Amino acid sequence: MSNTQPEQPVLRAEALRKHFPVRGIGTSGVVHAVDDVDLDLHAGRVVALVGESGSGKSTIARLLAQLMPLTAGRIVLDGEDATVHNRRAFRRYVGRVQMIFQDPFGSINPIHPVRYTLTRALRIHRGRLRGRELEAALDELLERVQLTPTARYVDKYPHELSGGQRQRVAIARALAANPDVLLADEPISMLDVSIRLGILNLLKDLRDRLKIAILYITHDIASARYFADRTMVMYAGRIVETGDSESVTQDPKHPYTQLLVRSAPDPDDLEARAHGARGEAPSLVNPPSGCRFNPRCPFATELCRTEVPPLLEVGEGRQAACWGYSERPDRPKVTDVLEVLGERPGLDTVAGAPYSTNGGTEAST
Ligand SMILES: Nc1ncnc2c1ncn2[C@@H]1O[C@H](COP(=O)(O)OP(=O)(O)OP(=O)(O)O)[C@@H](O)[C@H]1O
Repeated sequence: MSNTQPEQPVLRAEALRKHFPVRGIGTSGVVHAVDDVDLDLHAGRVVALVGESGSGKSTIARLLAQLMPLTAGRIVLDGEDATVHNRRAFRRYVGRVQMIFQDPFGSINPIHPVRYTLTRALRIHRGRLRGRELEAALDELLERVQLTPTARYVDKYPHELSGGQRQRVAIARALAANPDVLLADEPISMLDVSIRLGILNLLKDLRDRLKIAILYITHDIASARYFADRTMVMYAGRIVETGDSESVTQDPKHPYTQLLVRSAPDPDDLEARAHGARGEAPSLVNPPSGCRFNPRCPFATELCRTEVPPLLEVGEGRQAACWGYSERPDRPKVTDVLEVLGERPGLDTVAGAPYSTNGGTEAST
């Protein structure tokens, strides 16, 4: 672990951009998957990145993991440019920044027992451990992810484990690096609802005890409220709102966040719920000009259709990229989407289970 000052982020992304070239028959263009995203991750804090399918969340995780090159922007680790340009730098980087994937079935090699998977990770990151030293390290990793008694799990094959247990092994493998940052891309969305809370509570424990900085990617804003200190809402490749999770989910400012909260728990169901079927998620090959949400926004004006709104202060530590919060005389009059679209289920209606903030039973695996 590094001695990062609390006010200095461990990992910082500056003006991240990723455009994917696409070629079809007779067409070519670029997918504007991520545009101008700034993001800070602090030791012992969780940031949730929330948005519907295709908004660019996974692309951000893969950029931060440096699994693919940036189109533009910079990645800064402990205040220093950490954009990797060669294999050695990448190896150093993955010793600090580890990723957990959505699918614990796909991310762990099915032909090897847990012992092999974890030993390999330990050897990559901590050198050639052997004998007692290796057994102690394996024990410690399994204990950290609460797979105890460890002897029951260490020689199991992935097919002998439940989805939740497999995700715990994937987390243990990430911990073998002693990382400062975990990038968790939808780590619970493929798991049975009954075991999701257990995995989130495990990640909370790692945040608190190991002071790991966590990026938690999800399309489920209720789980962001339960788990994350801060929440960033993404729409069509851009960040549209940021702030502490409680305020963002209880008093959303951006019309998109308002819709997301009202349509929780499944934002991908947003169109069906947003009465009037105000269009679909925009093409990212030809994104709408101005605010990318404008074709679906009940408040949009000419200003929204022509100029990209910057992230504006909308409260303490809170920002929203919506012209409605600007001083512009031609700004739209933003109220609450509920007033325009009618009553929808609010977050409170759905947040009680399984992400109750005051307790909730933890399933062990
Ligand atoms: N390798 C690629 N080549 C071309 N386009 C891509 C590539 N990877 C992602 N995209 C596009 O970039 C956009 C953002 O995708 P991304 O997977 O980051 O979204 P997401 O919010 O993580 O969605 P989901 O929740 O479904 O994973 C999508 O339009 C997607 O089709």
